Amino acid sequence: MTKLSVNINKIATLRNSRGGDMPNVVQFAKDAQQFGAEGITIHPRPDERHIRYQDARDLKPEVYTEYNIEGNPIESFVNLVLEVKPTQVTLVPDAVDAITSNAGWDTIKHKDFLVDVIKEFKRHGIRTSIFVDPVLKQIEGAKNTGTDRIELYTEAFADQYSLGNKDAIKPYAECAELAHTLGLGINAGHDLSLENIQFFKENITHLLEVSIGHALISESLYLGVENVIQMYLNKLK
Ligand SMILES: CC(=O)[C@@H](O)[C@H](O)COP(=O)(O)O
Ligand SMILES: NCC(=O)COP(=O)(O)O
Repeated sequence: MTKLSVNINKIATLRNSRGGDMPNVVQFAKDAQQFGAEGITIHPRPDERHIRYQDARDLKPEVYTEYNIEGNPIESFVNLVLEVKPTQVTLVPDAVDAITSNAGWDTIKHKDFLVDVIKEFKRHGIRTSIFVDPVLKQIEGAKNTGTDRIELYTEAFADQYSLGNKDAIKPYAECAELAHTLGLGINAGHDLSLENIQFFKENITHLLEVSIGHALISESLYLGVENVIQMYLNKLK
């Protein structure tokens, strides 16, 4: 079974555009779960331009599904995650000024750093996942960090799929097989959408979780949030 984790960064972006509290991100998370979301994902960035550190704290008592916090493990992020204690932390190597995530970890070059930070999260009972490109040696490197899971960075797949290149799934399928053989859990995310999710799911065995935000919120403008969440759940069956 593949769980749908709804990334609510975009709800915070909309709220912040007016400086008030509309839409309310905690209420949105509660509603998304009511509508069938099996997890809530947030990705607080150091400039807090969408989800803020305080949102991460406010969401904690209301997220009764899987709570996934993503981000670059700079000191303030590590402290936040250790305070909030989500179900899962997903480590993403994004630069402070990145518009959105744009690369996976070099798990070989950053092995020692990842080993230390992953050990710390696991010591506090928080499941770990690391964001990686679909490259076999990076999956082997991920195994050596001690992480519980990987999150396959799906932007390249999404781009190519939209151009009709279905072969773009191949490196993802190979990496998922290797990860499973190595005992790593498999998550995926970035630019997944109603258009590409079913094909991705059908071709990636052992896919435990997808986190989806940008497309899901955009699709909801036309189709409604409850309806869109149900559409994803149907495609992930
Ligand atoms: C890791 C990943 O792919 C997502 O968390 C994505 O980075 C969402 O972040 P933004 O909402 O800031 O684009
Ligand atoms: N980890 C990926 C995520 O949370 C959502 O990415 P996107 O759907 O906003 O591209």
